[in-house]
Amino acid sequence: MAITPLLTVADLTKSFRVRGRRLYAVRQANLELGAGETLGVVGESGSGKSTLGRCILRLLVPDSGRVVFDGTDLVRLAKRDLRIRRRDMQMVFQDPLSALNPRFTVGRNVMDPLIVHRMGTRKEMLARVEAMLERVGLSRSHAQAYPFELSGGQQQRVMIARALILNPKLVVCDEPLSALDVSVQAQIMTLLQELQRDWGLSYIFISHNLASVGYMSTRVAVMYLGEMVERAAVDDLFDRPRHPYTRMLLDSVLNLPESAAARAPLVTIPGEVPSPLALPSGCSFHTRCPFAEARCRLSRPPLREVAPGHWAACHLA
Ligand SMILES: Nc1ncnc2c1ncn2[C@@H]1O[C@H](COP(=O)(O)OP(=O)(O)OP(=O)(O)O)[C@@H](O)[C@H]1O
Repeated sequence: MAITPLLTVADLTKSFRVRGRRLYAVRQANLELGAGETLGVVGESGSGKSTLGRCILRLLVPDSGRVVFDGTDLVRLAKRDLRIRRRDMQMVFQDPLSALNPRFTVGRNVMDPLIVHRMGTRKEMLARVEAMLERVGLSRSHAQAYPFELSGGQQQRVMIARALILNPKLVVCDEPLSALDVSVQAQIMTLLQELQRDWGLSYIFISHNLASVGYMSTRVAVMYLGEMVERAAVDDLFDRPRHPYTRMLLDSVLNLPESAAARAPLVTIPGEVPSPLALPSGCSFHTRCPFAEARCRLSRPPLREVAPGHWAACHLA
């Protein structure tokens, strides 16, 4: 019997109006996420990862497509009902300091979602906040501190505590490590994994760091110019990449000395990313692809299943 996924994204497209033209940030994205699973989303800067994450949480309204979360299509949900569903879906941002309110103490920042959703008396809320601070590796006394008084790693722990205080089912982690030192990155990854194991959380883990995506994810989706070009189980994708773009991304990291690869392998490959305002014809990767043929310039390859559970959008896959 097929298990119903917690999240299904179908044909999701989001564009912005930029200087009188349409910029397609995400084009017809599809994905599924099961309970307790982590889907890594990787790609170069500007490939549409954050826009996809924000559309999933309906912080942005997509142009078209469906985001079915726990049986409900969020795209069509009225604002009032959306507010209730939001309890189950949270986001951890790249820069905790700008996501937290600097005028509030850590305790008040973590308590904020409880206040918004009227979850008990002040005393009950404070008890929950203190227990959560301890759960994420801080102490109760951190509740009285202000965010700027904490280290980067501690601030990210506060952000995680705030995201988890309402017991969500899904957490979108948008570059949660990129502002942190390598040793602290490892601690935060371990914490996220422990919390996932204990509470059965599902993560969408957005990063341009292939090493951390490989470490955190069950499955991985690779994005290029707003398009999902490959999706597969993590080992399958790393061992047998089918899309030339994924192959080049992996090569670019493998060619770095190990220390540099661990630090922040901002995935980049040779050649310039075309402007999203003037997308190439056919396959959008053909301008940088060493294997491009005539048909790659003419027709856009659909994302198709090239091996069981392994999808790639390439004529040559
Ligand atoms: N509010 C907006 N208005 C106009 N264009 C936008 C807006 N948000 C994103 N974009 C554009 O959409 C595209 C995708 O951006 P997005 O931030 O989703 O990519 P990303 O992969 O998360 O990149 P990064 O890793 O740099 O955050 C980019 O070309 C970006 O400039």
